[in-house]
Amino acid sequence: MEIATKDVKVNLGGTPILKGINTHIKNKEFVGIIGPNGCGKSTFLKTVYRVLKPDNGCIYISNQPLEEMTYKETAKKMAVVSQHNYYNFDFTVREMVLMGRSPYKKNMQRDTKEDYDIVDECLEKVGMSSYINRVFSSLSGGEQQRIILARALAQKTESMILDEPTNHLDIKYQLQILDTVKDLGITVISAFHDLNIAAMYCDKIYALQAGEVVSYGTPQEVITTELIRNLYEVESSVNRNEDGILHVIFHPTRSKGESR
Ligand SMILES: Nc1ncnc2c1ncn2[C@@H]1O[C@H](COP(=O)(O)OP(=O)(O)OP(=O)(O)O)[C@@H](O)[C@H]1O
Repeated sequence: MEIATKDVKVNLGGTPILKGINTHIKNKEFVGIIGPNGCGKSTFLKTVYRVLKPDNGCIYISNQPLEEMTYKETAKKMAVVSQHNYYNFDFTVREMVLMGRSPYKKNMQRDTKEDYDIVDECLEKVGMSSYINRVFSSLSGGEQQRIILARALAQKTESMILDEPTNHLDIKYQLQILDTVKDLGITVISAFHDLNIAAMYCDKIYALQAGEVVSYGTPQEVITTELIRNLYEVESSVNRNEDGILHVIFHPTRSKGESR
């Protein structure tokens, strides 16, 4: 499934936050969005997953304008894992993951055996089967994030939007979540702060700065010493290991000899 944005502009509180974003994410591509705090990554993703409405421009899913689709249709095509998951109700893990099936249901339609089987399968994929009867709000931040991924998996969509999905996770689960999503072989757009992780998973990367795309290409093309200096005002060395995997080493910001 392709996702494209054409000249997407978003103003928030009277300030232009996105200033005309053009993107083209091909079928089954894993695409990263990088850039400094406040550059507009979340705003862009929220616009793609319809929490925000663009003030200008259009978003297309497989050439169909998003605004022509119902929210239910969109939810059958696109699942979201974001970094903010606040729930005030005491849902169990099973109930949380079952919510992923709601786009496929009519009003008041009961859950089926297929729904329960999908919940079991998705919890197993994120290594959380034994938590099925726990109350969601009693889980740690990282455990909650894995349940939110299971809910997204239960939506059985052809694309997934990830807004810094590994925020709460230790390195094992960061890699597990991204491996799980990568193995789905679906279209993915994900915001990243960690450039090394972005380089490991992304086919293509868009770099944003102050609401504009300043670089686009493969991780090797985009993640360079110059770009890191321009975006983050940090000096770095960008190397490639013998497997061709790119890795960034950041240099201390204090000058040599400076006292701690
Ligand atoms: N409702 C709002 N009203 C005014 N400004 C807003 C609003 N929501 C977000 N912004 C501003 O829009 C800018 C972009 O925010 P956004 O969350 O998209 O950045 P980001 O790149 O995801 O940042 P981070 O890496 O810190 O998560 C920020 O300067 C933020 O303060």
